[in-house]
Amino acid sequence: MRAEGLGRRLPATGQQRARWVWRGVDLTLAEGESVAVTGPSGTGKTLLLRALAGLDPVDEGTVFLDGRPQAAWPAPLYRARVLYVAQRPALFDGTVEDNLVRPFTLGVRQGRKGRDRITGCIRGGDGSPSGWDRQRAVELLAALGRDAGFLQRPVTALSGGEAQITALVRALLVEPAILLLDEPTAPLDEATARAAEDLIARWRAAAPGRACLWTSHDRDQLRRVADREVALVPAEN
Ligand SMILES: Nc1ncnc2c1ncn2[C@@H]1O[C@H](COP(=O)(O)OP(=O)(O)OP(=O)(O)O)[C@@H](O)[C@H]1O
Repeated sequence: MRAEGLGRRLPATGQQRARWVWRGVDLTLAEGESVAVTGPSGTGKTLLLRALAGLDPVDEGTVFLDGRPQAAWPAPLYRARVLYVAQRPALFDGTVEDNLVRPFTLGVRQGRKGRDRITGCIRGGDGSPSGWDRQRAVELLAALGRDAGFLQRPVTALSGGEAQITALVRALLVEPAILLLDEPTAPLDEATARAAEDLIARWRAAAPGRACLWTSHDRDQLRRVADREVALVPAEN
């Protein structure tokens, strides 16, 4: 993934004039890399990761994936390949399992032999959404200290850490090419955070080319998980 000359401008509000958050951001995430994006609170790390994920607009510049501009990708396909894990997970009402199955009902999955394709909402022989692997979900949850019964928990009754576990497992099940991790372990206790780091490392090692961007205010964590660091510099206004 490559970003060239990215800029994000926030409109004027009652109290504040319109302003650039960042400008002229050039970033390359090579295949297989893990890169830390650093900067003090409010520098715009979240806005940058969301822009790279195609969830937020940019006002200048272009993001390329496999040499192709983001705008030229079908959005669902792009989002299955480049997946953003938010600081505050967005879950919808239902059980943990409902949330984990959801991406597999949206009609996008990765094709074999490196060729992506969009499918309809295919159902497997047992009537389940194609690509949904419940056993794999149970394994990932177990690695984060949760048993299979966790799948039936309503998300409204989850703690912040449990919601983040759900969001992380959901992201890993999709097996994206790129993970954009926005303080992904902030709500987790130390042991679970380390387990999450291990899972992400295993996801990266499981296929060539998988890469990730991390933000975190935990310098020790960034030293453990990132190959290099990119410091985000606020724009002059
Ligand atoms: N939707 C929005 N509308 C207006 N301003 C926003 C919006 N989202 C973020 N901002 C502002 O943009 C700036 C950058 O926010 P962002 O959340 O990207 O920072 P960050 O570097 O991720 O911070 P932190 O390290 O605290 O998570 C902040 O000043 C924030 O108030």
